[in-house]
Amino acid sequence: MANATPSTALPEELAKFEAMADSWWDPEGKFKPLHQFNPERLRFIVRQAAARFGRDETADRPFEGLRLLDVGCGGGLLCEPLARLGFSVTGLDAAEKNIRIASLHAEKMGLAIDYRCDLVEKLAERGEQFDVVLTMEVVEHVDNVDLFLAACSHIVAPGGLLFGATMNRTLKSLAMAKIGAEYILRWLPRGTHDWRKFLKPSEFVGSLRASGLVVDTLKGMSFNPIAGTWSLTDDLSVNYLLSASRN
Ligand SMILES: C[S@@+](CC[C@H](N)C(=O)[O-])C[C@H]1O[C@@H](n2cnc3c(N)ncnc32)[C@H](O)[C@@H]1O
Ligand SMILES: [Mg+2]
Repeated sequence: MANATPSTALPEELAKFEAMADSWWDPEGKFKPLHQFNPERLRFIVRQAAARFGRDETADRPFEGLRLLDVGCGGGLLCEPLARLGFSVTGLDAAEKNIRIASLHAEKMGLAIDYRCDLVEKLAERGEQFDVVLTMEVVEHVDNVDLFLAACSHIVAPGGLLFGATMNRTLKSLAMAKIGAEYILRWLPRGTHDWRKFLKPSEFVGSLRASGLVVDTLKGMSFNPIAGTWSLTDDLSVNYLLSASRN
């Protein structure tokens, strides 16, 4: 049989992102929510990584010498600030156009980021390893999510960290992240998300554990409509993020 190995790429999902790719770096555009929660999720990543690797997060480039892979990097909203903090960054996305936009933007910013259009399961097959692996707001867009998370986990080097983020599958997330964000607030184009593909924290954690990772931190992220900012909370019912480690 051709195609005996399942892939994590869903062609219709990739087409959606390619159609929006020109707006990756527009803070008021179709990716506005990602721009809005970028500072808070970056602080989370920096804090956990500094603690794990014994780095001083107030230093200029605290993460010099560490390799980071951003799986499903899109336009590179996380790759760029993390490269500035000293990580040697590889950005991976299954959509060709995202990689083109991300590469052009990094070049304009004078940042050396290794962008690749590839699949994480291929990197895992080749035995590549990274000190830090991110997969933020991606799992709800992939096929074969267990295979995807297993591949993400296997490329975490011993002693390394994985960060993940997605949306929970609850009635509240159906009301807020799907109907609210797409139909009422119009934060996202209609059809951006399929609520059935949202992942419960127990499912996310279970998948990582099955691949030998230990989940260290699990936090919710909530929007404050008055301040217009996102912050970490203990409420996991809509958006959440986690960090896990390989010991
Ligand atoms: C919502 S965006 C998140 C972008 C980025 N991680 C961020 O949070 O700013 C989801 C990204 O995942 C990518 N993607 C979807 N399926 C993928 C797969 N199987 N492997 C790698 N990337 C994938 C899409 O092309 C898109 O760029
Ligand atoms: Mg999403």
